[in-house]
Amino acid sequence: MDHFQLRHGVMHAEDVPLTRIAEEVGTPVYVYSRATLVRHARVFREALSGLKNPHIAFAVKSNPNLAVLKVLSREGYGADVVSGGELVRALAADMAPKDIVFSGVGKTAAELLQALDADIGQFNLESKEEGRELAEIAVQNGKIARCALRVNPDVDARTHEKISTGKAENKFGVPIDRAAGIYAALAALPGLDMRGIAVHIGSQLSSLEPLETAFGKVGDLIAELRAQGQKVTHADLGGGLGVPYKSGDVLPSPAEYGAMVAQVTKDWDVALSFEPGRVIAGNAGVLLTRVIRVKRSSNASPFVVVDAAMNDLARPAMYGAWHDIDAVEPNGTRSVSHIVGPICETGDTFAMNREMDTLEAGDLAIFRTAGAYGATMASSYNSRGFVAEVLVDGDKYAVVADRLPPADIMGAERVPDWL
Ligand SMILES: Cc1ncc(COP(=O)(O)O)c(C=O)c1O
Ligand SMILES: N[C@@H](CCCC[NH3+])C(=O)O
Repeated sequence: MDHFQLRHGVMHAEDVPLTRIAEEVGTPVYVYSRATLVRHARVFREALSGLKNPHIAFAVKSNPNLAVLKVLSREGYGADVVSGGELVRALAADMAPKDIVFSGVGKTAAELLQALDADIGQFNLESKEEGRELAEIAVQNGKIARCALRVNPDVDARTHEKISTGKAENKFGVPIDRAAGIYAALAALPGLDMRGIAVHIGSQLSSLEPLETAFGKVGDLIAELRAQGQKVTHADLGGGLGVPYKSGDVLPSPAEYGAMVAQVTKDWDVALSFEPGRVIAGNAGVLLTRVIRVKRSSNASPFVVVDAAMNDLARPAMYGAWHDIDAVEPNGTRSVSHIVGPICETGDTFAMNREMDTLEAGDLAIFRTAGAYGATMASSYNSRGFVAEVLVDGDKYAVVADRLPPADIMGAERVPDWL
């Protein structure tokens, strides 16, 4: 069920009209639905019910808002973090340290120590160099780091090239054909408890096949490691499940994903964990924007200039991504327009020649499927402020991230006294 729907001609988030949020909080603003987050969290968990005690770590990078994390921690979710900053957020949202896994190719020594001190559940090591460094830090501090080795299975995830992570030329993980040797070398180090394998081949996957291929390779590796006498008790299968961005898109369902995983892993005899991001948060949020003006300077489609820009929602500019755009109070007509932001870059374009609800100056509109990789990728480019975020729960809402005005951002800058 979609919690962003028209009621009496006005788009609502759950029971709250978006016109009210626009008036009271201003635009642009991200609006999240608690009910959708909870539903997605439960659907994903249910999809894995064929597995024994699966561990689910929400990919914090997809939506690190504290209130969003709190909703998920109350659903029993842990966190997949990729920086010290995300670790602090996961802990602040009451995610248990044992339920936190730390991924990423560039964890610094300070971050490794921070995570050791927090006693997190697992480090997903991305190289032998990182493993050696973590071992040293652990020994110096009298700790043992629970670790998985992230492998790069050289599988084409068939997604956008910038969010593919499992091809040999991508920077992530260690080549799977060298993994057994690296695993054995790291397992011999004091300070590390090598206990498993991690894999994540990319994001917004629209087919299960590449995942199945990658997981099959991980299964072979686990068997090989065990045959060599290594202990393998855990496997982290990452995230990556895609979501529909365009109405009518058909993607594999969490249930189909769960069934595939259950089938591929049935003989593994390991504790499985997962790192979903987009599939939980993507369709739980919209970006609410207001039309500044409509430029009709030629016979071509008009430019509808909205107050949201590529600094607020970077996906269309970065990946050419499509987001459905709907009027908040549709007037019943449709037309073809270009939807653009105010930033001085041609790339600040959300849609070209899009047939959609007709929008006029002052109208409100939403960019759908903006709950993941939306606010978190915002910047202050063109000295625009940071966008606000709101969480709706039934007929109430709360501002869960204040708008950060340009003056506050400038306030963090200093002109040296020698200038
Ligand atoms: C290591 C890791 N885990 C999980 C995720 C979450 O991916 P998604 O949002 O596609 O589920 C990502 C991002 O692609 C990632 O890099
Ligand atoms: N930022 C990307 C997803 C990156 C996933 C990172 N592991 C997007 O908006 O689609």
